[in-house]
Amino acid sequence: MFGTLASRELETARLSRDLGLSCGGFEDLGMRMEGENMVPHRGEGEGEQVTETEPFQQTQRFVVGYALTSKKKKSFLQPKLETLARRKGIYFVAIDLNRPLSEQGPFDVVLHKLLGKEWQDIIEDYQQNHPEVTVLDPPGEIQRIHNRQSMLQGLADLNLSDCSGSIFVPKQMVVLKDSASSADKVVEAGLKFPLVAKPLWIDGTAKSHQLFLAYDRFSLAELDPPIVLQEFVNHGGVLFKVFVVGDTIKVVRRLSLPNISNCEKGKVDGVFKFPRVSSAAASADNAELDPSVAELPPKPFLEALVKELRSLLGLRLFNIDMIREHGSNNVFYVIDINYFPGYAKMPDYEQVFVDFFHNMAQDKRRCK
Ligand SMILES: O=P(O)(O)O[C@@H]1[C@@H](OP(=O)(O)O)[C@H](OP(=O)(O)O)[C@H](O)[C@H](OP(=O)(O)O)[C@H]1OP(=O)(O)O
Ligand SMILES: Nc1ncnc2c1ncn2[C@@H]1O[C@H](COP(=O)(O)OP(=O)(O)O)[C@@H](O)[C@H]1O
Ligand SMILES: [Mg+2]
Ligand SMILES: [Mg+2]
Repeated sequence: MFGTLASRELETARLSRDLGLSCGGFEDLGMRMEGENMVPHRGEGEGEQVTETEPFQQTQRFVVGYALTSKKKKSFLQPKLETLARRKGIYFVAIDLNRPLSEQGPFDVVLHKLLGKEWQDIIEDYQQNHPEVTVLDPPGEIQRIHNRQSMLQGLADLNLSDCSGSIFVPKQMVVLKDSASSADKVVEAGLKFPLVAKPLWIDGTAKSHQLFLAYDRFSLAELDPPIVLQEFVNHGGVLFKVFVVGDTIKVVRRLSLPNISNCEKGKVDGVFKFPRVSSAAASADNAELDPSVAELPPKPFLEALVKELRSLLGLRLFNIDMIREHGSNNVFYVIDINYFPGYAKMPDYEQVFVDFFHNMAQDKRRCK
């Protein structure tokens, strides 16, 4: 038993190196919608350079008020983003949380990721009084994905316009209290061990990302509800993080947990803590991967999925964690959705966001 745990910890420590995607195929996924057409997002020097005659540049500022944690501000609001944005007349202005929001601005956009009911009330009230301001994103919709049960609701029923892949969510159930007595319910619900135990609520703390693997029904008593118990899906140790910024989609590969063999399922019992594999730092070491595991999800499939998700979730800034069932022909499972995730880890995120706000500014001017 101890031998298994030690080797598993070693293995996961090795695996928690991230798998960056500097390989060519990934760049191909930088894209956005123009009308019905998918077009590459435009970068500086690709026909969208700012000229002296651009009217928006000369006469109008587009102001993005932001309310972010200091950690998020540091990772997201980097000098390169601010510089590129300024060239397009886009300015980021900090919202002062000690002053009424309605006395600040004027803002064209409010960009926010803060927790708590008080902030939710402030931003909802502000949106009601300032319908002309785009709030990214509506707090009610964000709240829905802070609960790991409601987060995945509706996903398995999506009607996708592309059939090059299919989408599922792992079988799961919620345990609100007394995890010891949940064992019978787990069996009744037909859930198969091992199960991933995830804190039900995502509240920005490290604890809400502390996950466990439970190999047998007796080990469930060791878990601390409220939790979600989710079937572990073998996926070859590779996870796809699909970043969404409005109409733009970018996907990166990360190392994840290795497959669990039937032999291991039979021999191992107990509960194991596992490291936060999905948010590890980038590394480009993908040489040893089996191509059938590492191959990115088909582009048309991702486009169709994200289109549906944007409308189901009512969000514009999010990412999804997706895994491909091992040995399957593009059978994917969505296991996690994150609001305003670590975009700094998305290649070229600065240009993607500048384009996103620039398009918004142009749409706003057109509507005037
Ligand atoms: O801190 P980062 O940059 O790793 O970003 C976290 C995300 O990592 P990712 O970008 O998906 O690799 C992270 O994604 P995962 O849950 O690790 O898949 C969350 O979005 C996290 O926010 P929260 O704690 O759920 O509110 C994100 O944390 P915040 O930056 O929002 O605090
Ligand atoms: N059902 C599952 N099957 C296999 N691996 C999983 C499953 N759920 C989570 N994982 C692994 O655990 C990691 C963290 O789980 P996730 O649901 O993304 O939580 P978090 O919000 O903390 O990132 C995933 O990135 C993946 O590596
Ligand atoms: Mg995750
Ligand atoms: Mg998450």
